[in-house]
Amino acid sequence: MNEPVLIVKDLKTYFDIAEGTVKAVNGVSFELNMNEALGVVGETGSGKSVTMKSVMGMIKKPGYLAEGTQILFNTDEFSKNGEKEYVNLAKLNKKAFTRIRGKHIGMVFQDPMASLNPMYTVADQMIETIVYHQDVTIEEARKRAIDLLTTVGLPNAEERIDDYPFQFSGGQRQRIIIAISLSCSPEVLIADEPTTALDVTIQAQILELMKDLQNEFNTAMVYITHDLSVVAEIADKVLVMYGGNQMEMADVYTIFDRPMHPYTNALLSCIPRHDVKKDELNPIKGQPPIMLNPPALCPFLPRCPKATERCRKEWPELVEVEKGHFLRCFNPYKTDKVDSGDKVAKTEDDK
Ligand SMILES: Nc1ncnc2c1ncn2[C@@H]1O[C@H](COP(=O)(O)OP(=O)(O)OP(=O)(O)O)[C@@H](O)[C@H]1O
Repeated sequence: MNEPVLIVKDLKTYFDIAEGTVKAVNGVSFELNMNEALGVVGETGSGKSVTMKSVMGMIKKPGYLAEGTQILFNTDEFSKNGEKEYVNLAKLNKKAFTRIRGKHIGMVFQDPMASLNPMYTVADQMIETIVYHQDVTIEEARKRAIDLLTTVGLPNAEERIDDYPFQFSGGQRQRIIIAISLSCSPEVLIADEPTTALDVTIQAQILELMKDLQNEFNTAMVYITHDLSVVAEIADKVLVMYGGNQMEMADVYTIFDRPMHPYTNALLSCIPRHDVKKDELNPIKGQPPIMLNPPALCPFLPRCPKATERCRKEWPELVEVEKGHFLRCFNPYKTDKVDSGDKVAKTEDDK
């Protein structure tokens, strides 16, 4: 049976600071199957990175996961009988997390230099990771490292593995990070804007590489980006975030062809699309929300063209409006395929 490898339920990540509580992530839920790619999109500050750092157990004080958060990861790492079981990563201690991070959940971040130690050769860093997590000799680890570097398209890997990070270009360094992140064959790969620091041609190559490797290694992937065209390339399903909240989630075709949330619509109208004729692009009017002590109302309310009286009074829950299509909105755009009337809470206009 194809059980989801990762189930995130009502993730809430808060930071208590002197001025109050920053609700950086305030209710995100999703499931991820093997070989599935989830794209997470939203403007800057919408909580994309904090969501994924939460999954990776990387939230430091004054940050914390609020009560009720569940991050269920399907793994045999801690089981006594070798069977897979769901472990709630939200409750895992730091030491136990080191058996998950890097081994079962790999990461690729925006700046490859920040993830590599400039003092050590690539061989040192790759071999260390492989030997730490796997029962192999140094010779076997070195061979595996060379194979992986070749797989990610690093020419002359056998010689170059003994070079230091500064001896590589930005694109090559990102390939090395991808090789390291795949070195333990993780079930889940989390990529946070991995191509942003690279120039456009290299961006396209790295994106292509990640797509190929995901298929080859049968990895589930979470790909964070503010770029919807990247999402269209890589994602099977899309989670749209705004102000720390999950606004909408659906398969990639639904999000692009018949988005229901006013924010998703606004995001889409900001990008040029060859399949939609438009004279000009519409930037989203207004300012992004402040997440310090936010009111219990939809964060998009001040910028929303479809806001009603009800939006000014009540918190919209996340509702599954059709199979696999989740929405947090009282007054969405309706599409002919979804009879949202029953499932989306009725608006003032409807009543
Ligand atoms: N250590 C912290 N203390 C207080 N607030 C924090 C902390 N870390 C993150 N935040 C807040 O959490 C919110 C979400 O940040 P996050 O980095 O997840 O956004 P993002 O969507 O990934 O943005 P970007 O695309 O710019 O990376 C922001 O308002 C940020 O200020």
